[in-house]
Amino acid sequence: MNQTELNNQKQLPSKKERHKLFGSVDPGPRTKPVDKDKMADLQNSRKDFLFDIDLVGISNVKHPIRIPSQLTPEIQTTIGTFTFGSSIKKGSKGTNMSRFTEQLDKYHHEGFAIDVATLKDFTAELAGRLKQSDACVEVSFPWFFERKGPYSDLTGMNHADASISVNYEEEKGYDVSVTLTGKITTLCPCSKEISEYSAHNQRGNVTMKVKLTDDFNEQDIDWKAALLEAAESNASARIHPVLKRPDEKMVTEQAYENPRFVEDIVRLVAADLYEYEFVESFEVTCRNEESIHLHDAAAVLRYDKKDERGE
Ligand SMILES: Nc1nc2c(ncn2[C@@H]2O[C@H](COP(=O)(O)OP(=O)(O)OP(=O)(O)O)[C@@H](O)[C@H]2O)c(=O)[nH]1
Repeated sequence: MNQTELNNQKQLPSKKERHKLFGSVDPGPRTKPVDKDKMADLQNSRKDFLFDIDLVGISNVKHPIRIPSQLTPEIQTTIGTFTFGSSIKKGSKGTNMSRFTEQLDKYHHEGFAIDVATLKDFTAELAGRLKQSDACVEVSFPWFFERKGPYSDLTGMNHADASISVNYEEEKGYDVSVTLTGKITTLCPCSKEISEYSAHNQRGNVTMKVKLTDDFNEQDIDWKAALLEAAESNASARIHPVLKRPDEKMVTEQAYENPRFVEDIVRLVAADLYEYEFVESFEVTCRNEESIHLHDAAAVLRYDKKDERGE
């Protein structure tokens, strides 16, 4: 740097002076206690606050998580988005929100793995920590799985959106639901039937929300892989990250040989979920991003196995 450049350099005020320049002021007199024991505790005020609250807690909590998977990669770290909550009675003003993230941090330091058994323990412990008789936890995350080209066997990574929701009530126990949205190819049966050649096809989004049976054991079944298989094995074709020409020819012909409406998809997926012993009830949605329209085609099917048992 030469002398002229040095002379032209700005002489900035100190950081403290700069903050004052932009409006910061000295702290005013402090009159309220800083010791936790002496602070007002509004949340724990007891009075008749008119109504019970069904759910209060925190949502949209982002946190690193570990996911076990029976498909490759078997251990994955990703970002989970959590919701935590519980009910409160009308005699209580508020919940203690810091306790949710306090417990999340405790589990994180113990190597928090996002599986059904661990989330059940988490939810019951949370109810105890909140001094409530119920608590709930929901976590959503992207789940990755390796996929091979059908001819070349070349690998790449696909993903599906997954979530686990656990409700715990001291009297009733646990209620666990899992959800997976997998993507598929569908080829329109109507278009195939009426056209001299070709048929339009689209990307379908299959969402399966499943209530698990009480005896579900994740050591035996990876629910994520099972739900993905229910969606993909009933599609016109699966979706692949890497396709060489021989692969592309295979998936194109396979789709033509297996045309599906959204109605066909929800019914076929429902049949597989019906056969899965770990499924108590389910809702299947198929939403096709139509390639010949700007709108989507959609179908929803709900089924509860308890109804056929007359429960
Ligand atoms: N109940 C309630 N708390 C809020 C709300 N908005 C912010 N807070 C939280 O209040 C929390 C602090 O309250 P508590 O968790 O009860 O803290 P504490 O009393 O020191 O904690 P404990 O010793 O566990 O009882 C902060 O984490 C804020 O996030 C709100 O709308 N309702």
